[in-house]
This record gives sequence, structure tokens and C-alpha cells, in this order.
Amino acid sequence: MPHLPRIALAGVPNCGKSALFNGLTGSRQKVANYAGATVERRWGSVTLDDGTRFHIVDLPGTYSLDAASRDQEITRDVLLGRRADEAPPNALICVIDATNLRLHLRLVLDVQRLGIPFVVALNMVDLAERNGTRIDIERLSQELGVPVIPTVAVRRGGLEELRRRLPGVLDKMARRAASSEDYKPLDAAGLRALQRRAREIAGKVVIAEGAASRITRHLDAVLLNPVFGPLFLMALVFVVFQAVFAWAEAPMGWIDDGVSWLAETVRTHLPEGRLSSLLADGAIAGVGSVIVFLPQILILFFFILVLEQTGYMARAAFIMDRLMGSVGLNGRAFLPLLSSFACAIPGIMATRVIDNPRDRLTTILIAPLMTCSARLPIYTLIIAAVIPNDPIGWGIGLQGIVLFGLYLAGVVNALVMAAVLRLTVTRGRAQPFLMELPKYQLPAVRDLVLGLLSRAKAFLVRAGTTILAASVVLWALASFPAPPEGATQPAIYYSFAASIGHALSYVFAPIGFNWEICIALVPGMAAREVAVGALGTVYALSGSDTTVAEGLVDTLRNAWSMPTSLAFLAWYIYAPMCFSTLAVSRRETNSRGWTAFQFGYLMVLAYVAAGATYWIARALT
Ligand SMILES: Nc1nc2c(ncn2[C@@H]2O[C@H](COP(=O)(O)OP(=O)(O)OP(=O)(O)O)[C@@H](O)[C@H]2O)c(=O)[nH]1
Ligand SMILES: [Mg+2]
Repeated sequence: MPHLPRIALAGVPNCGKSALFNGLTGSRQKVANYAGATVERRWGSVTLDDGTRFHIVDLPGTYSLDAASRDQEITRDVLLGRRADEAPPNALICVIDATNLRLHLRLVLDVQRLGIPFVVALNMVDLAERNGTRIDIERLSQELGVPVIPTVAVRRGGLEELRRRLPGVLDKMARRAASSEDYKPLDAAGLRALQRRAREIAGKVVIAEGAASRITRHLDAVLLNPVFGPLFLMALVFVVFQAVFAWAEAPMGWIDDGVSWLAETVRTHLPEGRLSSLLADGAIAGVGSVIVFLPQILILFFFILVLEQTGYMARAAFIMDRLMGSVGLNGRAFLPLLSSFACAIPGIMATRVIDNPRDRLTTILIAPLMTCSARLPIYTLIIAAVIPNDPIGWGIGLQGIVLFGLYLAGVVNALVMAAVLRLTVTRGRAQPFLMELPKYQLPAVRDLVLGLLSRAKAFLVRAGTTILAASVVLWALASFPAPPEGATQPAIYYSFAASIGHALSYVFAPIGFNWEICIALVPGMAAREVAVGALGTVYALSGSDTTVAEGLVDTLRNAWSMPTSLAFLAWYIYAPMCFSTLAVSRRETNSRGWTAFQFGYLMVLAYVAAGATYWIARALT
């Protein structure tokens, strides 16, 4: 890395830097229609047609070079060469949004003071054109004294031209006059002068200003309406959960059939014995019981990606701001918390957009309460087993309502917990919310497909590695030692796994967990959905040969009482997080103490909630 020239992408949040980075390097960094999608720098490399190679770095967006939040600090430090391990970039590509020239030019003018050679990528020219905005690119280039290349980053438009211009910029780097040492933050008068100049340039180069973003204005009048807005948001979320069940039903059935067929084939074609059991009861039952949830996960992500791309997510943050403020959370916490629905890890990383350290810590601490997608298999498994699939009218199903309720429980818990934390350990006042609302966009099909493919891949890789390994280890623990002569129970009752499960039962029996659940909790710490795989293996080994074919759902329906099932659900609302989340919390809080606190409070809440659920349900049934 050290010998190649380095080019950084600089620009205001949401101007399309990551889209441009992906286009130039062929990578797949997160592209989303809200400010703060990128919170880390990312490297890639580019080879030009003449063979010149250089490194390119995607940075978080920033409004100015004296930024306050963690993500923007990264950008500032990289551009100013303040990172000890890394010299400042040799050249820059300044990305600006053609539909919002004035705001974006201000940063360009500020960056110009760094003395680093740069080109300007005038991005989103497609949108500007659609709005009827016309820009004199020649003139803009003259005013700034640098090449300006119109681009449409999401469709790779203008990237060839950009690549052609880069050698020229890299040539200049040798003749660099100023050094970033000379860069001084602007005082108020300097800032005003910069703004004036940005306005002046914009005035000269914008030939025709279209009735810009008329659609955005009309839509926002409805979607941000104080009454209709929140109602629409609730309805939307409700529809998503109904869809997760309704649309996934058929494909889940196919995967389930495929898994059962595979297990049967192994059983009939291999001689009965250890190998057949390892494959059918260990690997296939374990991995199979998790991958049937792929359709549901993809449907959930489909909605999340569409909402992110259209720009609605940022509106959701805006609508939720009042509620968030009332529990002492920063409005900026909304998007990190929302990402935690996918997984707490990117969620916790996304808290970098929050500049107040206490606001940020509070958000990190509660992020695991948001229902991550790894919990979806657990929820739907238990719901399918114990909640009748009765339609309650208008095509709304009871199972979808319960799932919605579980997600809601996660959110309510997070808000309550935030309020408690703000009054105690992270006391302080939350800062007001400032976020630019992006314009509405139709989602790019290509991005949606790629986004879903990468989710599917990540899920299947996990199933093929962590879950497969856990299933095999568990199979071994559950198959040895062999049962004694004249044993009357299935072999698993005499195994190591049973001993471990029974030992843990001392702790968990009071909250209604049987020993099979206790076994599943342990690998469930590696990744939550592994608990489902573990149950698959345990029940495959303890039942008759037909268990897998019948499906785990039917097995659980017969084996678990209603109070136990509900207690298990309650446990996973709080579910002490998986190890990878703990590792990220440790890194982002930079504190073992806070990580331990987070783990501890979730553990205690999970135990208490599961226990309360169990005893209340027992009293009622
Ligand atoms: N129509 C159109 N949309 C674009 C273009 N470039 C990017 N977008 C969209 O603009 C949004 C923001 O793009 P990103 O690449 O995530 O922007 P970013 O500058 O990396 O944003 P941060 O990481 O938040 O600073 C996404 O919804 C993209 O699909 C473009 O040239 N035309
Ligand atoms: Mg980005």
C-alpha cells in the first residue's frame, strides 16, 4: 500500500461517494439514501488504462473540515494528514451533488485550501436534468480552476472520463505547493466569505433552476404530516411483518422439503450407524433448521433496502425524533438503532454519527435490544409452533401480529432502558437533531439485487461455517458416550450433552427451560440462530427417525408447554448478545467495564423476563 499514490473521495454526506467508489473499484460498500451511511474509511485499488495503479479511499461524508462527530473526524484527520500511521492523500476527488450546488461548493472551497490537487465529480446530473436544472460545467471548471466531470455514480455514468482525468491530477501532486500543515480552520468572517463565494459561483454556473424536488416537497407534506406521518410509519412497519410471514410461507416450505428429502436420502442410502447419524441428525438437521429462514430474512432486508434507498428512512428518523428526545436519546440515534434490526454490529458502528459521547454510549448500550435478524428464526420457529395461524380478518394473520409484538417489545424496551440509563449511568441532556432530509428516489434495481445477494451470501456462509461446526460439535456431545446395555431411553439421554443440559437446568429450570433448551443456549451465544440449529440436532437425536421430516415445528409443539415456549421467546427479546456484538461494543466504547455492564444488564433482564413470563403464563393456563 505505501508505494502507490492515494486518492481520497471527499464530499458532503449523501452525495454519492460510496456509489462512485463502488463504480471505480468494483466493491460493494454500503450505499443508502441518508446522511451517514459510511462511518469508516475503506480502501480499494484502481488500475487505469495506461497501467497506472493507485489506491482510493472512501470516507464518511462531512459538511466541513472542523467536524465534531466521530465519523466526520475520521475524514478530517485523513484529509489533514493527522493520522500518525498515514500521510495525507496525494489527490482528491471532490464529489458534489448537482441538485444542491451551493451547499456542496462550500466544502469544495474549503478543501481547496488544503492545497491537495483534486478533480470535481459533479454527481447526480441525472437528477438535476430530471428536475430541469442546467449547469454550465465549463464555467464551473473555470471558476474552481480544476476539471469538473459530470457523473451518474449509481449507473457508472462518466466514470470513464473521470478515469481519463486522474493521471493529470496525479501529475500535479509532485508539484504540490501548500501542505496541510498550513491549513487553518476558518473563523466566522472567513466562513462567511467562503459561503459568499460558494453562492456567487453557484449563481454563475446554474443556468436554469428547475422546480427542483417538487415531488419531494409534495410527498413530505403528506408523509411528514404530524398526524398522518406517524400513522403511515406504523402501518408500513405492520405490513412488513405481515409480509415476512405471508410471502415466505411457500419458499420456506420448499427449502424444508428439500432438507427433509436430503436427510431421508442419507438415511436410506447409508448403512445405519454413526456416519449416517452425523450427516442426517448433526449436519443436515442443524444447518437445515436454520436455512429455512432464508426467505424471511431476505424479505425483511428487501423492505429495509427499499426504504433506505427511497429516502424514507431519514423521514422515519425525523418522525421518531420527538419520541426519541422524550427518553433522552439523540435523534441521530434512530438510524443506528434501525440498522440494529439487521444486526447490532453495523448498528453499533453507525453510532459514530452521534457526536456527543454520552448520547453515543447510551445508544450503543441499548442497540442489542433492537431485534436483530438472527432472532427472526427463533421467533418464527416458536410462533409457528405455539401460535395458531388464524386469520383475524382482512387477510391479517395472528402469527404476524405476535411477531410485530415481539419487535415492538424490543423497541419499547430499548426506549425504557434509554430513559433509565439517561437518568442514571449516562446522565446528561440529549442534543438536538439536525439532519438533512435527502430527496426521494426510486431504488436502483441493481443495488437491491446486489444488496440482497450479499445478505443471502452472508447468511449461508454463517450456516455453512459457524452453524455447521456448532451442529457437528453438538452432535458429538449428544452421541457420546454410547448408552449403557439395556438402555430404555434414546441414546442422547446418556450423553455428555444431556449432562451439561441437566447441570444448567439448576439455573434455568426455575424459569421454565427444559434441558434441551439449556443445551441450545450455549452455542446460541456464538450466534443466536445457532440455538435453532442446536434444537434441530438435539431433537433429531432424541426423537424417532421421522423427526426431521416432520419438522422441528411439530416436534416443539408436542414437546414444549405454552409457558415454556413463551418464556423462551421472552428470553430472546433480551437475549444476551452474541460474542461478535460484545467484541464490537468493546471496540467502540473502548471500555471493558461498559461492555461487561451491557452484557450483565441484558443477562439479568433476559432471566427476569423469561421467568416472569413463565410463571404468569402458568398461572393463566
Ligand atoms: N440518481 C442518482 N442517485 C445517486 C447517484 N449517486 C448516488 N446516488 C444515490 O444517492 C444516495 C447516496 O449515495 P451514497 O453513495 O451512499 O452517498 P455517500 O456520499 O457515500 O453518503 P455518506 O456515506 O452518507 O456520506 C444513494 O441512494 C444512491 O443510490 C447518481 O449519480 N444519481
Ligand atoms: Mg458513503
